[in-house]
Amino acid sequence: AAQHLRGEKPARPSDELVQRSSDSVLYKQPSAPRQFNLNMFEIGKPLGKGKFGRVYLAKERNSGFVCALKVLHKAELQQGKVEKQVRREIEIQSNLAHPNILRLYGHFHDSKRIFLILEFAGKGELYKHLRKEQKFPEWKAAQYIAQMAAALKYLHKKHVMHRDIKPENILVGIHDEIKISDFGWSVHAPNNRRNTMCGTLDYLPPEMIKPGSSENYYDEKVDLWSLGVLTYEFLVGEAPFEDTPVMTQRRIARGDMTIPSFVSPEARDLIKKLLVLDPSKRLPLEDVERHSWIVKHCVKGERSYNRTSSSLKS
Ligand SMILES: CCc1cccc(CC)c1NC(=O)n1cc2c(c1)/C(=N\C(=O)c1ccc(N3CCN(C)CC3)cc1)N=N2
Repeated sequence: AAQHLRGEKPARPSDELVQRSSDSVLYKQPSAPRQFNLNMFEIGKPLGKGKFGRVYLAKERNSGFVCALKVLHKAELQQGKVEKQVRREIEIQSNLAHPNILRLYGHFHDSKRIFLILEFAGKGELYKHLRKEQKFPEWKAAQYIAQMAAALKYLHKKHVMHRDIKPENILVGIHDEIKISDFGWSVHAPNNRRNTMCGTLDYLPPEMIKPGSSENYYDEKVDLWSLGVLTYEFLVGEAPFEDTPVMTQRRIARGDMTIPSFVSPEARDLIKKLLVLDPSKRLPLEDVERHSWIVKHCVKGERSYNRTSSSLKS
């Protein structure tokens, strides 16, 4: 499937892609060109596809560096009227470096396509893990939320806000760390994602859906609301205001949600402190990170580190 990209013989199956170097290779070597082109990469298996693009496993030939190559077709971006947004996202993403934000190492284009050189997230889409497991155990949800809070703190410090942090835009690395992989323009094919309407609505805070409030007003406190929605969805398996689009809007505007009794009191406390209608009253990220539910599951002690399901049962 990938060789049509290069119009050449398929890579030999024995060509297993090995990570011989850290991402510093792409930057540190003085001779490393800042200019990339398709011939520099050996294309591996397709990893996924979205409305505006496909992503392939790829290896940078001379360093052996493994990455993910995302291919966007200019014509489709034009049709979708998202080129400017893509340029802005590339500009923002290229300047971010955080373990819980998917790296964009570089980009290049040919006459028809734009190529993004992205960090490879070895465990794929968080959305699929959540659907498969239905919901996450509290210790796993707390670790993921702690990582999201750290990523959001980093983004807010750089005055980047409102990353579209629904599960569809989060990938999982090989050490089970999560990575905001937020290219807002790319909407996945409807069959393997919530359809656009619901997905978008579920995570929007009241200040963005209330009629009359200027839609494009939002400050970084919208992320605190979305973090609350994400916490709820990790623990319950569905979003707190999930309903028909009209009802979802109404329930968000009223903060009308119920937290099932199986959710622990600490987790319930955090959710209620994030899903607050008044943005100024939402729990700041510093307080999220030291919230009792997070500390209980993410304390650096070896107990929570080498936690396995067997020890959980004991
Ligand atoms: C073009 C695709 C797209 C459209 C829209 C939004 C997004 C971001 C989520 C994306 N993906 C994107 O940009 N992506 C950037 C990426 C990326 C996607 C990725 N990995 C994977 O997609 C992936 C999928 C499955 C996988 N396996 C599944 C089966 N398991 C047994 C073994 C592991 C392992 C990795 N690494 N960097």
